[in-house]
Amino acid sequence: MNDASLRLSGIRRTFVSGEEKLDVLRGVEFELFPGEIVALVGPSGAGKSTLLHIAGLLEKPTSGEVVVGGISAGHRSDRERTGLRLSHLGFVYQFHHLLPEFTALENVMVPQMIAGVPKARARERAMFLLDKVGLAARAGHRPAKLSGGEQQRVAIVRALANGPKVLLADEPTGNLDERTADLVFGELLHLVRDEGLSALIATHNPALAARMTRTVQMHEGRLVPL
Ligand SMILES: Nc1ncnc2c1ncn2[C@@H]1O[C@H](COP(=O)(O)OP(=O)(O)OP(=O)(O)O)[C@@H](O)[C@H]1O
Repeated sequence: MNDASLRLSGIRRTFVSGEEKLDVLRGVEFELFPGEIVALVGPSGAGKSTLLHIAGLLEKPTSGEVVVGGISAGHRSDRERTGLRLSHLGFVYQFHHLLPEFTALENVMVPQMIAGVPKARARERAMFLLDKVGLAARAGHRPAKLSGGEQQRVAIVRALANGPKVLLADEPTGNLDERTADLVFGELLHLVRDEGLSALIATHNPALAARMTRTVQMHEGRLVPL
């Protein structure tokens, strides 16, 4: 039996533009087990974001299989993939992508309401999570009134709002100064452990990679242990 939270097998991704063919991913094999927090490293342009988008069911691979929580995402309709993403996966980007016209609280409620969670329960869960990152008192503020670190904290708890099994993050603190990045990253790790998730996190920062369970590196289109 394979109880991986996320399994990628034989993942290939080729981008074609005109005569040009770019083989970015050339047969990625990867398993993420419950409780693991794995750093994804590699030079710029190596394919980390491409891989995270494929693992997050935001893009389809040219070939290969993505299995999330034991459910294979191949041959599923867009609707089914969206359902699987909403229930199993959380995504954090380098830039917060919060909805500017909504408050912090509403930003954390939105994905829950899309998933059909009743409003009162969505509000309660959002407040619980905002409180965990010290933002309960700022719940009514719009993103523009929050600092960069606070905005990113809201983006992180928004990704956790639906209780995903796996968190995928692409340079989640890459846009913050070193000290704030360090603090926010510590809170992210704490939340991931507290919520019992596993995570795959792309980073260029070796100090952050060292705080995770293990590191994998993109090398010539494949993942190798580091
Ligand atoms: N939609 C696309 N069409 C064509 N080429 C693409 C597309 N998306 C990504 N690429 C190319 O694929 C390669 C990998 O890009 P990707 O963003 O995955 O790298 P990365 O490792 O995340 O880089 P960085 O660390 O700079 O964020 C790059 O050469 C990029 O130009």
